[in-house]
Amino acid sequence: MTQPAPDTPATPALAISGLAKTYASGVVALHAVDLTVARGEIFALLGPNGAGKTTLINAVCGIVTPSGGSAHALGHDTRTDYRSARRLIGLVPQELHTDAFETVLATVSFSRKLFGRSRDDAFIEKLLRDLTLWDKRDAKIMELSGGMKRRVMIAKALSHEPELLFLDEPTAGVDVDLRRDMWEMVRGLRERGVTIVLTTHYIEEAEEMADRVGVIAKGRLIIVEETRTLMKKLGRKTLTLNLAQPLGAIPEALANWNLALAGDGHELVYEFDTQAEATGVPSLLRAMSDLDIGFKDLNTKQSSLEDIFVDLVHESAAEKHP
Ligand SMILES: Nc1ncnc2c1ncn2[C@@H]1O[C@H](COP(=O)(O)OP(=O)(O)OP(=O)(O)O)[C@@H](O)[C@H]1O
Repeated sequence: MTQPAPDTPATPALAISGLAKTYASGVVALHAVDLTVARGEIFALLGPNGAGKTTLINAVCGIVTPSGGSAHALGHDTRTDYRSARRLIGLVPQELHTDAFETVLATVSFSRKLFGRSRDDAFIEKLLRDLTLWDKRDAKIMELSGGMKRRVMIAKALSHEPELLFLDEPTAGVDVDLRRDMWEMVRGLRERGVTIVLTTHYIEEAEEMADRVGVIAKGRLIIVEETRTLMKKLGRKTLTLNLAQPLGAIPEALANWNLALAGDGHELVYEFDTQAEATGVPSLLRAMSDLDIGFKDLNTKQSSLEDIFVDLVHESAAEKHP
């Protein structure tokens, strides 16, 4: 892929092309992933356990060596121009690993230096205050609670004022306060034009924060959509009616509704969009009553993230092998 010159406004924050990773064990964690994230965007990578989210982030940040393809951070090749790329990147990893014997202030100040930034005590103080770590600045990392350690990881990732921030499952296992602070921080960073790529299992998080969502499954980026569009898909519900008498086929008069028969004709299944102005449920029930189709019971089910994944995986498989 041809890259615009580094650090011009046209340069995407992140440009990934054919990025692949096969671990030594033979596990193919990433199959030639392509992805471009614009500057200032908040992009959520959504996917089930083991989908390849962490591998993708780690391959961009130089923690995992890709087996193929390339990644550019603000125009800098993350392999051939690693140092320039890495100093523009902040990473809050999923696992906490930081020097247990160092103090909070020392470890965060050191991180800034590590990425070539000149000392700025006022900046570090503000950062620690924003993350409610200032009172703990002289505490050793090992003396901190899990939540505080996570705050330290965030402070470290932001210490060198990165332009592209990766948050790997930022809210997994954190308390309500930290979750709220985290989102406030993300909003603040966005206002300053920082690009954010985060991974999550929670669709609500993506919905609230992200401009676009990428769904990753089995190492393939199977869909990249504006969050609004994906939420529309998520807004589907199914109504299942247990019929009094089985039907052999869907009557012609009900052709306007998106219906399917299940359970040997004993169940009529209607899939509808909960976000549409009219769901079509009352009119369907009226039409059934006109046709004398009775039902014994009914239930509704909201499509879950799991269903969406399954649907998307099937759709993408069908596109490839029609
Ligand atoms: N160091 C490793 N060696 C071998 N296989 C690995 C290694 N790290 C990850 N994997 C495998 O690669 C695949 C992708 O893992 P990855 O951690 O990237 O997924 P993930 O989407 O981040 O999952 P989670 O949501 O559980 O964090 C999985 O099958 C995992 O077992």
